[in-house]
Amino acid sequence: MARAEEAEVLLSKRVQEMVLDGEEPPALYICRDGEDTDDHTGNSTVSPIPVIDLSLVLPSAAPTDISIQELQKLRSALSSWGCFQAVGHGISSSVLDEIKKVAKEFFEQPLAEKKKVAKTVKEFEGYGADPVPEAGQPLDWSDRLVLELYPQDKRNYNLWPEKPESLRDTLEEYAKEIKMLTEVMSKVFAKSLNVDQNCFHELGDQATLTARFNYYSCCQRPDLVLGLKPHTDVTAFSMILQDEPGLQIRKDGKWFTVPKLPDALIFILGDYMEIMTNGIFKSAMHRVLSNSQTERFSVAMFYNPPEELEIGPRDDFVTEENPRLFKNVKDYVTTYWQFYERGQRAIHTAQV
Ligand SMILES: O=C(O)CCC(=O)C(=O)O
Ligand SMILES: [Fe+2]
Repeated sequence: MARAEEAEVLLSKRVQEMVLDGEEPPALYICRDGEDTDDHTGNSTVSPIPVIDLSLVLPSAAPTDISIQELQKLRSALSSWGCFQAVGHGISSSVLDEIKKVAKEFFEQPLAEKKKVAKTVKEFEGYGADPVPEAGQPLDWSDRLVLELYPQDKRNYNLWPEKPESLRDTLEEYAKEIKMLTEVMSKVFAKSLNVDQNCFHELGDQATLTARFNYYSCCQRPDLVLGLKPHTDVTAFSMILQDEPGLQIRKDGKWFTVPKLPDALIFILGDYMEIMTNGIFKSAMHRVLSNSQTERFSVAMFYNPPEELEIGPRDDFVTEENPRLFKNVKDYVTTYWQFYERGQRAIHTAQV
């Protein structure tokens, strides 16, 4: 069988099914040499991944010495790591617990129930796996459910699962809260850079928000597979809720595990934000490890400028000391996916 056909056959069977059937990872999933156990979280109990208290930097916060310091810390996190863990974001524990609960309940259902909202291997939205990667690229040891949320006319309610019954209302509520937070955060990011708060004006009403529920089954050979291959997101920024650790961020040639922090939202900047800030903010490379003992759930929300817009560096960030690094790009998403399927970054295609 040709490789692409073989991958399609594999992808039409979910990872969860293979695990239930007690199968070893097939060759197309193998991407590690069994020795790479690098994790530079270190033995210290304190992770170097920055934690930011958003209650100190939101536009409503009073400008005190502490809030100014927190804003500087945010800027530094986004310029060096391209990510941070956010606490004090204002979304209640009960809303966060509910969305994590429905994510878990959805994946715990029998396969037949989940397949009611299945996608084909070529589509993005629905239940399944990422589209088939190009030859030579490994498959991810995970299952996912992708749903478009905003603008509202992009919603395909026929792909919103009917079970668990609370999923629809819970997602609706979470989407609304995240949408409000994203609009505020675009302003906070601008504020941290000392520019007009509407600097990222594309990230307004027409911006798109997509949800991706991820399920990482246990794997008896976590030394051979990855839950998710190393990648940067195409987004302006992504917000991730995790139940267990497993997500790692690449910095200075090392992988750092994002620790479990109750109620924290993990913010990860994507390629669009790196382009808009002319490289001042970084798009963070990340991946997800497999685990032989614990399954893992996460809910990722992706926030993007509208696809039809041309996106380029803001004038504020193009100066004599910091010359223009990126062109204006249109439909960068398409280019991004072409490279993603080859296991490569696309951002060089936007460089001048
Ligand atoms: O599951 C996670 O923590 C990360 C998910 C992710 O990076 C993605 O869906 O792009
Ligand atoms: Fe990602």
